[in-house]
Amino acid sequence: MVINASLHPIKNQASPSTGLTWWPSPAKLNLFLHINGRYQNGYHQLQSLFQLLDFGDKIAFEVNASGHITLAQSIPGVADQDNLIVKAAKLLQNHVLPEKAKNLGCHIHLNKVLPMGGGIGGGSSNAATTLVALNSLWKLNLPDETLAGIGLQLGADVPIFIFGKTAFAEGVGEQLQAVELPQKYYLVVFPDCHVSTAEIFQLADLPRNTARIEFSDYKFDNTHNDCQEIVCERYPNVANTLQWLLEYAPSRMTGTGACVFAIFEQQQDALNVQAKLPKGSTSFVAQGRNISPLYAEKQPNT
Ligand SMILES: C[C@@](CO)(OP(=O)(O)O)[C@H](O)COP(=O)(O)OP(=O)(O)OC[C@H]1O[C@@H](n2ccc(N)nc2=O)[C@H](O)[C@@H]1O
Ligand SMILES: Nc1ncnc2c1ncn2[C@@H]1O[C@H](COP(=O)(O)OP(=O)(O)O)[C@@H](O)[C@H]1O
Repeated sequence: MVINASLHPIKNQASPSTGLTWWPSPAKLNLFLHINGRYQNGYHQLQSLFQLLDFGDKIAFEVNASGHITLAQSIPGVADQDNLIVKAAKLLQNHVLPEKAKNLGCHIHLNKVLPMGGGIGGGSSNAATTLVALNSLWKLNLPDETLAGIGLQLGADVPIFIFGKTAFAEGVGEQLQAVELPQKYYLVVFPDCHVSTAEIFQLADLPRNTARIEFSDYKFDNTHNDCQEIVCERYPNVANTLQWLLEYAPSRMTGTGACVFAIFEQQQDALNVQAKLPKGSTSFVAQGRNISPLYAEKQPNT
């Protein structure tokens, strides 16, 4: 299955049929992921290169004064109260005075295309888009640093999507330095299995001692993903998909999996390889973006 969800065509535009304004919620790739050590709280000390993509989910927000957060569509397998969109909206409500929060409500529509548990940050991106959009629509005027701090409570990957720029990341992924990368094309393949981030980080034999690098020394070829080998050992679908892609282009797993990506200079080359994927594969072709589609144009309703 080829997923079609480029964020260009309807970016920040009200749909004539529904009147809803859709906010982009883009995916990311980890072009590399090095584990340098572990903090006392068990979290891993990372270095990574977050590449934002022009591709992802879309979310629309109908604000009201009910004080309630409701979803127009549930995600199968995710209870509404566990949905990161709902959690983000509630954390934002809790951040303002109770007197004001009781009048901040929203009915939220989600157009979900990104595979979950894929290492492409869909849930974190949904949370970030919710924080950015509701901060604007509820006229809270909180600075991005405050939104990133709220987002970090939901996941280590939320701050990058609020930051909104392709970035070299350190710490648990919250120390971000914007970088300009050539805007290449990526064929991203979902190997039809879900990898739990928590599961991979708990494994005793996960490598955790890669030497720190300076970003000025970065080249794709002199970096790697410390989770890739251990995930490939446990998930043959990931190993097979990666092996397949490597026949065509430089390729790697993103995050803690399961998605793998191959890098191309030309969109057509990526599309040609996508057309050769085994029948039934789930995939998309996206372009790397230095600025998130969430910020690429003037935001609506501000
Ligand atoms: C490692 C990355 C790279 O992008 O993997 P992906 O999830 O994208 O695959 C992310 O930073 C993940 O971020 P996110 O998916 O938001 O993770 P969280 O919900 O914060 O954490 C899930 C679990 O992973 C572990 N964890 C997460 C991040 C980290 N730096 N060290 C950890 O040990 C913790 O056990 C935590 O309970
Ligand atoms: N709005 C959401 N979108 C995606 N996943 C969500 C959402 N809300 C909660 N989740 C949960 O978060 C988990 C991680 O999702 P996701 O961020 O897509 O994966 P990853 O961290 O591997 O990139 C999912 O398996 C799902 O249970």
